[in-house]
Order: sequence, then structure tokens, then C-alpha cells
Amino acid sequence: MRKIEHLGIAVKNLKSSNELFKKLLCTEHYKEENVEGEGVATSFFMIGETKLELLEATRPDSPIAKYIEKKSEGIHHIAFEVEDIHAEMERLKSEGFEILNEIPKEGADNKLVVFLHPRSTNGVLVELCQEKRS
Ligand SMILES: CC[C@H](C(=O)O)C(=O)SCCNC(=O)CCNC(=O)[C@H](O)C(C)(C)COP(=O)(O)OP(=O)(O)OC[C@H]1O[C@@H](n2cnc3c(N)ncnc32)[C@H](O)[C@@H]1OP(=O)(O)O
Ligand SMILES: [Co+2]
Repeated sequence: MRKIEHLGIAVKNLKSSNELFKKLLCTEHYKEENVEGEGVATSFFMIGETKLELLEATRPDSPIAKYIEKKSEGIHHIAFEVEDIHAEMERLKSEGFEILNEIPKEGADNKLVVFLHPRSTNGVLVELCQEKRS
């Protein structure tokens, strides 16, 4: 794991949360992006080497919709930047961690991503992110 790539925060309304975090961080979000496959609209704030990813559900079956329904808004996941997502998946599987998607999927911000089930990571939803290589 090279660094914390982003903290994912589940929000009910991206527009109002963008305003709140702009006031909090004294900086604008640098991008907004929908990820159809996850049923989410995201916006990203850069803080030093790490980002905040705000996530609003765009479909009722989105994991974010279910999370907010069950728990309300808040920190949803932590994402780590990895050099080689396939090698990390193999390593983590051999260490007994539970990989949720066997094939890395399209993430926001030009990434390939994989998630680990929180029951194998002390109750924390973990995401692995690898920069997509052209
Ligand atoms: C990829 C685009 C973007 C990016 O960075 O590029 C994103 O980050 S998209 C983020 C949204 N997508 C995901 O979260 C995909 C991975 N998540 C899942 O597959 C599910 O949310 C899963 C499997 C973690 C939970 O789904 P399930 O349908 O099983 O929901 P339950 O409410 O029944 O939860 C089961 C169990 O897990 C606990 N849980 C659920 N969500 C979280 C969470 N975010 N953090 C910690 N724990 C979580 C939940 O409390 C249940 O535990 P229990 O002890 O049984 O109550
Ligand atoms: Co994320």
C-alpha cells in the first residue's frame, strides 16, 4: 500500500455537501464524476497527498443508498493506492482477507478498484485503487 488515496464519505446531497466541505477545507472540489456501475455521483477534494471523495447515491440499489438508509451519512470507506492491484489481491487473499470483486472494476478519478469485505477488515470497508495505465 503506497498511501491513503481517499476517504469515501456517504452524503445525501452532493451539492450541499460540496458547499459544506468547501467552507470546512477552504478549497473547491476539483472534479465531479458519476460511476454508473456503483450507482454513485462523486466529488473530490484534494488535501495534501490525500483526497476526500463525497458519494451520493444515484440509484436506490446503490451501496451508498443502502448505507445511508441503514446508518446515515458519514465515513463510508478508506481507499489505499496500490502499485499492482492484481498482486495486492493475491497477497491479501493469501492473508485471509475477503475480496468482494474478483475482477478490478472501473472506479472514479481514472482508477481500477477492488473492495474488501468489512467483516475481514475490522469492520472497515477497504478499497484498493490502482491508477489506470494507458
Ligand atoms: C468505485 C467508485 C468509487 C471510487 O472510489 O472510485 C467508490 O468508492 S464507490 C463506493 C460504493 N461502492 C461500494 O461500497 C462497493 C463495495 N461495497 C459492497 O459491496 C457492499 O456495500 C457491502 C458488501 C460492503 C455491504 O453490502 P450488504 O448488501 O451486505 O449491506 P449490509 O448493510 O447488509 O451490510 C452487511 C454488513 O457489512 C456492514 N457494512 C456495510 N457497509 C459498510 C461500510 N461501508 N463500512 C463498514 N461496514 C459496512 C454492515 O454493517 C453489515 O454488518 P453487520 O455486522 O451484519 O450489521
Ligand atoms: Co472510493
